[in-house]
Amino acid sequence: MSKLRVAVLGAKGRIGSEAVKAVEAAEDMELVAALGRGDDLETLTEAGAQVVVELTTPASVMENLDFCVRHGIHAVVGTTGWTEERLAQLDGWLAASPETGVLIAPNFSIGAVLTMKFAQIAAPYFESVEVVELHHPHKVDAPSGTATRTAQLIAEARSKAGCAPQPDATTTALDGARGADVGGVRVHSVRLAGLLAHQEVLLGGEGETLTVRHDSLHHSSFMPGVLLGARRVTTAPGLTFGLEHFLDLG
Ligand SMILES: NC(=O)C1=CN([C@@H]2O[C@H](COP(=O)(O)OP(=O)(O)OC[C@H]3O[C@@H](n4cnc5c(N)ncnc54)[C@H](O)[C@@H]3O)[C@@H](O)[C@H]2O)C=CC1
Ligand SMILES: O=C(O)C1=N[C@H](C(=O)O)C[C@H](O)C1
Repeated sequence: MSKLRVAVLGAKGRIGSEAVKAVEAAEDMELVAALGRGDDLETLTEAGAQVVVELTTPASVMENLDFCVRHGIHAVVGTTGWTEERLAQLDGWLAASPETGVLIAPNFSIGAVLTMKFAQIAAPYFESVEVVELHHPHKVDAPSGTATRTAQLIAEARSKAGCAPQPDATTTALDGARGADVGGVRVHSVRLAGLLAHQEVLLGGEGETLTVRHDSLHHSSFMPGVLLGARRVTTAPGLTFGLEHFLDLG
């Protein structure tokens, strides 16, 4: 059987360099291009890439995806910075290239995907839910894509269940003291040397708390998800948001 022809964008970055190694080591894949900032995207078509793994920056991702979708190259995207406007723009590009698939995965690690699922299940059963994400200090965005998605899923689950707004008597606070508000869910971002990527979802109710915590201790934690995404995206036309859809978690 022929190997899947995969290219990595952001190949010299923290996660991109790990993805290059993972694709090279995968028996069913061939790494056909490894591009960094300033490299010519035409290399992707010249190399016959079938799937691009996009691990660059929020400032670069849209231009790269525009190119990929226009050329019918499937994409697996880990880069953050997704807004409703960006998703709508991408949907428009995909409508014009209906056979192309794009997976956007706020987090490729299986544990993080499960954390989001567990939080979504637990959220309606507690009065209070807050998210704390903790990352290395080189990260350019806050809150993390994972925390934003987690908070959105929590907010959706609580709204669907008809939950009351969370109790919070704060009337005076320093700017930022209560974190960011994502759909009514507070999200706190810690940046600390020595960390990689971590998240806690804190849930509180009458006389009890539940904490759901996940720790990525090495960039290798993201690689099974990257490879799974590359294998599945070729048969999933259109936009898939979240690796859970390829894990049959719903
Ligand atoms: N979804 C997930 O599981 C994960 C997502 N990420 C996300 O991936 C992104 C990258 O993270 P890091 O590797 O930590 O950042 P990084 O800064 O180490 O790497 C980004 C790389 O992309 C390169 N780059 C920038 N523009 C480019 C372009 N137009 N074409 C090709 N390369 C370009 C940069 O020169 C740099 O080498 C961030 O948005 C981060 O949040 C990171 C880890 C896991
Ligand atoms: O920048 C990172 O490192 C990470 N980014 C992603 C995010 O913003 O959620 C995924 C993971 O947390 C690592």
